[in-house]
Amino acid sequence: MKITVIGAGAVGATCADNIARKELAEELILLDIREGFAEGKAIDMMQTSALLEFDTKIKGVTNDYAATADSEVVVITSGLPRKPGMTREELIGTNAGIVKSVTENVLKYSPNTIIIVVSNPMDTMNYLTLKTSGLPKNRILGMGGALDSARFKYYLSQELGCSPADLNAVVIGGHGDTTMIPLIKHATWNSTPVTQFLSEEQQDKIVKATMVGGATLTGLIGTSAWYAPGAGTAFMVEAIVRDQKKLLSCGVALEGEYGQSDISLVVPVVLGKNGWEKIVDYKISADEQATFNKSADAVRAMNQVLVDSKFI
Ligand SMILES: NC(=O)C1=CN([C@@H]2O[C@H](COP(=O)(O)OP(=O)(O)OC[C@H]3O[C@@H](n4cnc5c(N)ncnc54)[C@H](O)[C@@H]3O)[C@@H](O)[C@H]2O)C=CC1
Ligand SMILES: O=C([O-])CC(=O)C(=O)O
Repeated sequence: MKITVIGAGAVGATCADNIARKELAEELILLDIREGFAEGKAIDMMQTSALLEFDTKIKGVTNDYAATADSEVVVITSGLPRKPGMTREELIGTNAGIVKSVTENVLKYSPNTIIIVVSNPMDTMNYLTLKTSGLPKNRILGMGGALDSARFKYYLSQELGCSPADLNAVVIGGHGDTTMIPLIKHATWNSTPVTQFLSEEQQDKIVKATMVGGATLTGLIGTSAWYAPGAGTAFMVEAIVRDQKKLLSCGVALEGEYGQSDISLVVPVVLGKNGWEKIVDYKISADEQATFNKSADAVRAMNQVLVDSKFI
């Protein structure tokens, strides 16, 4: 198994670190445009292998796509992160060019790979990859729901005083401060609806905190988060390479599912060796569907920027 992570920055390196610790691949390529940067991070990580006891061989390269040849999964994290006060959407101008050229280079050497897009604004970057790569739709996934659902579980666990591992809670919609939809009415604490234990006020607080989870961390840290994003991405990689058939929300192409078409949005999917294998219909309520449609409108407006700027 060979996996490539593009972008050796905060998220890419953390994702690579998680992949190595879990030994998800024999060979892991870390690629960055910055001279020597990925090489350095790869050597640093390899020097943990004697301590952490993993056998994955990590190799860092500077823009050498030949080294990524025949990767089964490629994670794209290259691009600018936001600064405090910015939205993810403000990154579109710079990151669209980066994601498009990276995807073209990746496909020259791994034409049948599975791509996981992390770069922001994720929903639109994933749509760009869908429109330009020519890969089957099941082989293109956006990372957002894995992270946002983990954050949702964190905030729920804080309020409930419980283990996040005992929670089932899912975020769908877009991966944006206003487009995320934490499905609190569907969330359970070991099969019992969390709404039985939380006031309306508490529920509202948890939903709002989840939606701005990334912005809150960006304000605290000065750049966006990486531990949970890196772990969330590696979680998706694991489900794919181990063919786990895990049900988790990911950014995928919708063709009528959840009432939307010609768009990438975050919905529950089954993940396995073929990428996303099935979209699961959660039978959301009319109110939830109306919110989902609003998120779709906002994401579609961003996707239009790709058309107007001739990226697609
Ligand atoms: N989807 C999600 O849930 C999340 C998305 N993100 C996004 O992931 C991206 C990366 O974030 P960080 O790792 O924190 O940023 P970072 O600045 O630490 O790392 C980005 C790396 O990309 C590299 N890069 C830039 N252009 C490149 C190119 N053409 N080819 C190869 N490498 C290139 C840079 O040299 C840098 O090392 C950002 O767009 C951020 O907004 C971050 C967290 C969560
Ligand atoms: O907040 C950001 O810009 C990075 C990101 O997508 C997240 O951490 O959710």
